[in-house]
Parts: sequence; structure tokens; C-alpha cells
Amino acid sequence: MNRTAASMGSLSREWLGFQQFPTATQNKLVELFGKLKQENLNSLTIIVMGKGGVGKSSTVNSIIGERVVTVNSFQPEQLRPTMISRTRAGFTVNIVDTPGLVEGGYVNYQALDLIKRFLLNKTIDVLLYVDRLDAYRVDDLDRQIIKAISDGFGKNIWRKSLLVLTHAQLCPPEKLSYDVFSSKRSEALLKTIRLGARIRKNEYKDFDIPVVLVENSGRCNKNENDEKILPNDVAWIPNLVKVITDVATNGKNSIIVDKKLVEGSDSNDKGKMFIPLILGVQFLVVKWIQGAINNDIAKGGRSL
Ligand SMILES: Nc1nc2c(ncn2[C@@H]2O[C@H](COP(=O)(O)OP(=O)(O)OP(=O)(O)O)[C@@H](O)[C@H]2O)c(=O)[nH]1
Ligand SMILES: [Mg+2]
Repeated sequence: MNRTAASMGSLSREWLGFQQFPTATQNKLVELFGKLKQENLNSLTIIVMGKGGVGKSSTVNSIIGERVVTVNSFQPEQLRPTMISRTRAGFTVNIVDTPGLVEGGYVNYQALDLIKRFLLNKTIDVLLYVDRLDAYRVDDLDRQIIKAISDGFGKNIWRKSLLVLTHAQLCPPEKLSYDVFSSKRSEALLKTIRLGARIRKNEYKDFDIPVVLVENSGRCNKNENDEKILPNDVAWIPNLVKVITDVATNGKNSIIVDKKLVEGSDSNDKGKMFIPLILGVQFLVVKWIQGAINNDIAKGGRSL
């Protein structure tokens, strides 16, 4: 487990943005990284995925404490994945920002393929699946994108994942309290993740996906220690990093992106093998229904 930044094939820089964090946050992060180092983990590779424009790049910038990737309000920005590596006191964080997986109403399978190729020979320790807290619906597209991630990286990636909800400094609609609103939104998304990843009821415990709320806005409220806080008073940056380290050390295997994974699991091609079989079964079913109808007509004719 002694993967260093050098062996990841990346150029790791001193983490200058770290000093931007308030002292209270810095102390908490140093403690968390210290715990990881005690477990012989000297680096973490985090990948950030989700639909377009949900705040992936903003979240990467918030974690690093610098504007390392471009944030764009009105057009899809990122076309290919980028890896940012920062080292602080012997601990390296590698974080991979990716292009949105849904653009213009469709799952962008090409983008997913690009991400897989980019990650070849890397190990994913944690997946941040990002969406917005301030949205009110989940639809079939959400399920499709989850399914695409599962097909691409294997269902087990959800054992190393957390759900990150941005735009968390909101006033809930109607009379809902903040906590009730955010748990309703989280539950709806978790349900979709279980559905899309085909996680069965008896597996829920094994695929326990934590939810973390995030507010990337510069106008985020702060506590007396100058840490950015949510309406429920949680200092969210140390909380996010804490949950990331929890997931990294949850005892489940990290996802190794090898050649087999990149080339072998093209589910579209796999699906094609079954087309003749499906057509055959369809043919038999149609024949059987036709037979039944003919039978009914024959019987009906007699009873008239
Ligand atoms: N208020 C608020 N705005 C946010 C938050 N996160 C992101 N934004 C804004 O949402 C817009 C899109 O953010 P990005 O970080 O570029 O989103 P993205 O998911 O990286 O987008 P793509 O790379 O195009 O897929 C920008 O205008 C951000 O400033 C947040 O937590 N709160
Ligand atoms: Mg982006």
C-alpha cells in the first residue's frame, strides 16, 4: 500500500493552497493525514465524477485550496480528465477532475471511456460522486449514469464512494427543515445509486455510501475559527476530508484500473452477443401469443 506520488507517474507539487485554510482546518487535516500514514497510506487517489455543471471542479478547488481547475458557469468546460497532485508533510493527495458524464440529456459514454483510459494503471481509492443538493428530482438519466459508471469500473466502485452534494447553503422550500430536506434529497439519490448499480437489499450494508454536503460559494458562512460552515453548522471541508479518509480505510479494496478493465468491460459489445438470443426468444414469445390468440378466437367462435 506504499504507493508514492512518483510511482503513480505524476508530478507532485508542494501543497501551497494548504496554507489558505484556517488554522483549525489545517490542524484537522494534518491529524487525518497522520492517521492514514500510520496505516502506511502515504497517498490517496480520489476521482470526481458526475453530471455536467454540478460543481465537480469547484469541489476539487475547494479541497486543494487553490484554483487548480477551471470552473465554468455557462458552458461545459472540461473536455478531458486532469489529475492534480499535492504533497503536504509526506502525504500526497491525487485528485482527478473529469468532464461531465451527462451533456444535453444523454449519458456521454465517450467521456467515460476517456476517463477510464486516463486512469489506466492507476488505483482509485475513493470516488466522489457529485450532484447538487438544491435540485428536486432524480430521473432515469441519473440511474443511467450510475449504471454506466458501474459497467465501466465494476459495481465495487460504489464500496469506495461517497455522495457529495454541492450548493448546500440553501433555504429549504416550504416548511421543511434543513436536515429533513437534505436527508430527503440524499435518500432519493442513494436510492437511484442502488438501482443503477444493482445493489440488492441484502447488500445495502456492504455498500454503505456516506453523504457529504458541500458549499463551494465564496459567500459561504463561516464559524468563529473562520471555517466555512453549512446551515447545520458543520465545517464542511474537514468533514469532507474526514469522510474521504473513512472510505479510503473502510477495509474494501481500492479499484485497480488495469488493461482488462479498460478494454474488457465494454458492456455495449457484451450486450451485442445476446442480440440473436433475445431475437430468438422474442420470436418464440410472439409465436406463443399468436397461438394463444388463435386458440381464443377458435373457442370464442364456438361459444357465440
Ligand atoms: N452557489 C454555489 N455554486 C456552485 C457550487 N459549486 C459549483 N458552483 C457553481 O456552479 C457552476 C458550475 O461549477 P463547476 O465546478 O464548473 O461544475 P462542473 O461539475 O465541474 O462542470 P463541468 O466541468 O462542466 O461538468 C459554477 O458557476 C460554479 O461557481 C456550490 O457549492 N455553491
Ligand atoms: Mg468541471
